[in-house]
Amino acid sequence: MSASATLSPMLADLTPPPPRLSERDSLFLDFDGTLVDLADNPEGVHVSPALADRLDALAAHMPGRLAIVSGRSIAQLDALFGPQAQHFTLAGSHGAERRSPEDGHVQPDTPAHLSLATDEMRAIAEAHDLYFESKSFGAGLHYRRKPDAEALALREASVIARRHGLTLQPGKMMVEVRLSGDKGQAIAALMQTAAMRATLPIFFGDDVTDEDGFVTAAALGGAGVLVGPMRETAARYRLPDVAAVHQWLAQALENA
Ligand SMILES: O=P(O)(O)OC[C@H]1O[C@H](O[C@H]2O[C@H](CO)[C@@H](O)[C@H](O)[C@H]2O)[C@H](O)[C@@H](O)[C@@H]1O
Repeated sequence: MSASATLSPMLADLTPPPPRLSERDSLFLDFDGTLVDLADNPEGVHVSPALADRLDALAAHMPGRLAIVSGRSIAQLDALFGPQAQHFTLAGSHGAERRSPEDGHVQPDTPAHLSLATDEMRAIAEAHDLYFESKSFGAGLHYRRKPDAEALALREASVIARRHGLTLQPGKMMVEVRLSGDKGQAIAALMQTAAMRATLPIFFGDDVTDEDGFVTAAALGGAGVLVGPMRETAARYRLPDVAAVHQWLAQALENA
């Protein structure tokens, strides 16, 4: 039985997006789970030269209109992509910061309570043998290698977020406390830049945090592309996995 046959009628499967980008489109791509497969910890992923070159070539066809939109910070994306990151528009830290050719790096001030919260998150990680991730505008506890610690991680992070007035951000086998913002807001802000204004946003993402981006993409006349198994979603299209995203990018480049 196919996966789609097991879904309720309300959750009819979505078709893949046509592998074509026109001058009227802007392309927004989530990173983890969309461009790269998930790994045991945040440092376990790397960007292959083939992927970086393909994105670079696509970006050359659509100047200022190819963006990576990630929960990772822009500093982390710079480290992962190397110098090629300068060729892409970026939104990092779940939309709290962004960088475009037009506006440069737009980022919030770092409040003092963020470093207190970061210290508390680190202490929880050390006490319970969880992987700690320090980010520019947040801090994460990863329990992928210790799934039984999920409830504890969520509970502790929630207490820390409340104490310091931060946003609690659950993710895939991780939980984060962070400054506010979301991917929908980031896409809406980037769509105001001269390169993207009057274009249609197409946003690829896998996580529930990407749903804000799907909603904004649709509201601005474009579409979301869910990467992964079918679920309730605001996306219009679906691709099954990261490999299918790479194939789609290759075809879109061929058709450009
Ligand atoms: O918005 P994204 O680009 O999808 O980033 C979301 C989070 O991704 C990273 O965590 C996830 O990927 C890790 C590496 O594969 C994996 O070990 C972890 O379990 C996943 O949750 C990243 O570490 C986070 O900072 C991002 O917020």
